[in-house]
Amino acid sequence: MDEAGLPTLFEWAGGGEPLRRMIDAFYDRVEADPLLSGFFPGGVSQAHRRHVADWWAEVLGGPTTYTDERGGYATMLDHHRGLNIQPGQRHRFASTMSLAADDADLPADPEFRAAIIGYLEWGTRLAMGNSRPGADDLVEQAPVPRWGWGVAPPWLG
Ligand code: HEM
Repeated sequence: MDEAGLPTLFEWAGGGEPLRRMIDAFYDRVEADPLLSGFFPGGVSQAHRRHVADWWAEVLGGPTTYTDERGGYATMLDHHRGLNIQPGQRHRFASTMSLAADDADLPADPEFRAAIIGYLEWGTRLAMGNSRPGADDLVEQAPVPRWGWGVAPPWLG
């Protein structure tokens, strides 16, 4: 538990397996999406899916595999440099993950989904900024973020 007395978002999601299902559903949609598929020529590899699922698990309060084995924030940053993500692509990315959470039967309570969408809105805007060609003002080192429930935690009685 990261927030006093509350399960982490990772625990609430049901652990790593449901998150991997969400990421798989997401990239299946991305591969068929005219706005997003061009980022992944040849399709989205199993390794990429696994790495991004590890990132999400860590952000939501689960195991720190991405930091321990993948190089953490700096590796994630490197992957977005120069991608030149446009606003319409950012929006499609975020809204597609919301659909993928439905595909994967993640908990659908408003509190959990609001927390996920909050992270997506934040993360995709950072990714878009980090992807500007030639950007020389990026935050180069930071911890992998840990996201929480924010202002709307679950009502546990
Ligand atoms: C919440 C927002 C986002 C998160 C959490 C995220 C997460 C990640 C992570 C962790 C990686 C590296 C995987 C590895 O270690 O192998 C990655 C790579 C990548 N991301 Fe994102 N990303 C986000 C937003 C975006 C957006 C908005 C786009 C494009 C529309 C995008 C496109 C890509 C691409 C193309 C790669 C692979 C680049 C390469 O292999 O060279 N990401 N992402």
